[in-house]
Amino acid sequence: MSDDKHKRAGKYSHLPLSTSGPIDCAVKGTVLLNTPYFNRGSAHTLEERNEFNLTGLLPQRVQTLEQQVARAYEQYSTRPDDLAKNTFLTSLKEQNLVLYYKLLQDHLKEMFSVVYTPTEGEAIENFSRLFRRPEGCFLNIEDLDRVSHDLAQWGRPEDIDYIVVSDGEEILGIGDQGTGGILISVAKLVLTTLCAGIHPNRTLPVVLDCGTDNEKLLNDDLYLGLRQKRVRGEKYDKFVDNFIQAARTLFPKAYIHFEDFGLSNARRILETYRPKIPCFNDDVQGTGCVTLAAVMAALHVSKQKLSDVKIVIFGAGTAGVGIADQIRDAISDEKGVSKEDAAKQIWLIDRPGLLTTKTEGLSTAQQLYTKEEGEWDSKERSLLSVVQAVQPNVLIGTSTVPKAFTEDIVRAMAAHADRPIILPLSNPTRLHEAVPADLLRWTDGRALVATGSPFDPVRGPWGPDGADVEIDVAECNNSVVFPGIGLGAVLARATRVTDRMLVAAVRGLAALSPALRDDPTAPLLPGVDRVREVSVRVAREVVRAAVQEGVATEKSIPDTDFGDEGGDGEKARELDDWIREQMWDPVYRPMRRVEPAGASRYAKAELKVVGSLEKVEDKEARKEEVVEKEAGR
Ligand SMILES: NC(=O)C1=CN([C@@H]2O[C@H](COP(=O)(O)OP(=O)(O)OC[C@H]3O[C@@H](n4cnc5c(N)ncnc54)[C@H](O)[C@@H]3O)[C@@H](O)[C@H]2O)C=CC1
Ligand SMILES: CC(=O)C(=O)O
Ligand SMILES: [Mg+2]
Repeated sequence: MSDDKHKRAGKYSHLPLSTSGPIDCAVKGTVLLNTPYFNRGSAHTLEERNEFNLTGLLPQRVQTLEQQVARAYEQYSTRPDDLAKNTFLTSLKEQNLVLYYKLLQDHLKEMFSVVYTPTEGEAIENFSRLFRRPEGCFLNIEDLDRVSHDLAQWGRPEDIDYIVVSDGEEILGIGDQGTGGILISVAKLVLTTLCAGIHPNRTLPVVLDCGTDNEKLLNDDLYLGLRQKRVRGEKYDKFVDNFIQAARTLFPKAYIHFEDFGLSNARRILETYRPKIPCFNDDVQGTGCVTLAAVMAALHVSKQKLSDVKIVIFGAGTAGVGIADQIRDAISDEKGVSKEDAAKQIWLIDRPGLLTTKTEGLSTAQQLYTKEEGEWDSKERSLLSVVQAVQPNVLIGTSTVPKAFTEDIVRAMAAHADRPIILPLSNPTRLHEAVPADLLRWTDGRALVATGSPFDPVRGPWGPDGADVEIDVAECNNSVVFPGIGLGAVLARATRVTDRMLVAAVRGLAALSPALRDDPTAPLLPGVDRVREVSVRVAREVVRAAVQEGVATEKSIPDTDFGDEGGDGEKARELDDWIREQMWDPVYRPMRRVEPAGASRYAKAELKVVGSLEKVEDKEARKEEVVEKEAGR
């Protein structure tokens, strides 16, 4: 599809974010080669070498992108472990963006877990030891008045479509990582480009450095962030607000994605800003959407309805309550009952056990799910007791407690549920509440399983007449859905991300579940090999919902007034083409030389190459440093 897009004269190539056609470039020589967005290394054609002053800077042989990928893969393969592979990929990204994304795209299944969870978690833990070059914007809570200035280093008003921001407090299940949290913003943005074609030069990773409560980091001389306890309260809120206001002023079109904020802040911040700006919390909403889609696919297999099942969620934090809310809203829609009534089908368990009306210190969001204390007077509130008493059909883990779903618990659940739906979602892999092989073994292959990090398929004697079968286990991670939601919101230039847009995203994702094929070994969610297809479908639904909700401001959106025709209708195809045209692909497009003066209207992009600019001493060369951004041409 993407090759076709670049060959044909795109019907939509006039679009502001169109990604077909030539790329204008106002830099040359070593500056160009040091700019990952332009550098093609050995793949620069002879014409480009002449035109952009590259002769003498490259070996003579001109290679194809495919040859470069083969070489890079060979180098990657010699790295001794996943963390070293992750570091290798980071340096490749700093050299040649197209090659980096093409390598990832061609080896997606193998490399996904290296650039994302679990290996990215390791890279984040080792941030201060592995640090080579800054990859995003570092804001300092002790410098509240400089927030706008520091953010402005990263581009001009039209430049940024997508910001991921983290305060580093609750990273990927490994807790407080302070300023190392920049790398979760970076990694989530890599996925937006890889999975949804968000333009890599139009994104901005940000970390809000508020200090850290991680003693190991505080005692580490090499730690690169503020070496002080986390600042909380009014000053923290002011910092977040300064960031939001500055981002809105500097990049008024940008969609803001919150990632891995701590429990006490994640939802509060989301609720403060959601009614005002296009923002999204991945741990609350992304996790809620992907998990609901997995549950819906599993219910298709178990031939049940959402309104008939009972759900236990173990770990009632940011992700757990986000999931509960998404499922509750879907039940309320399906049954036509209030949210309070729908919440009766969901039981939340946290450190004190089952959350009841007497449990102290609960947030408003958790309180909606509390059960009457009286009903539980004489009962144990442990996970096992709750499972025995409630007899749930669905069990979800977002607790970071490894092996919490014990054999006793799983067998107790399977005693009542024909097809127990069990989703251990805690990351990284070592913190999963159970591993798929155990869940399937304890339930004689009846469990419908999806996990937060990737697992290999499980073999067992669960086919007809005890034949061995291999069951594919879906990765139920917000990464399946947040890129498509972001793509839809960015392309629609949505002014808000509404509940209806999220419901639409779930519908789009659920429609692509392999489990709908009625193959008993199929995973509940589409795998990474289909990420782009998933993102287009999710984005399609999000754009349509944004239009229906009246929050879409982009003028070029094609007609979205069509039924749920599964992608076959002409209007649906047209909308999909409009989306695809604006998705960035890792291909070498023709380069067009523009003079720096003529390119002045593209000057807004110059700061994107700040890393390479620093290397240029020569004043004359500095004049050449104006770099075009293809979007906004
Ligand atoms: N698969 C996915 O897409 C996602 C997975 N996650 C994972 O979910 C986990 C939780 O993440 P967040 O919700 O952001 O963290 P959080 O800190 O907000 O929530 C964790 C909750 O588990 C509770 N908990 C801890 N120990 C417990 C115990 N022994 N018994 C019962 N409850 C216990 C905590 O009190 C807290 O309420 C992490 O491992 C994270 O990586 C988070 C977001 C998305
Ligand atoms: C997947 C994700 O967002 C998390 O574990 O925090
Ligand atoms: Mg997260």
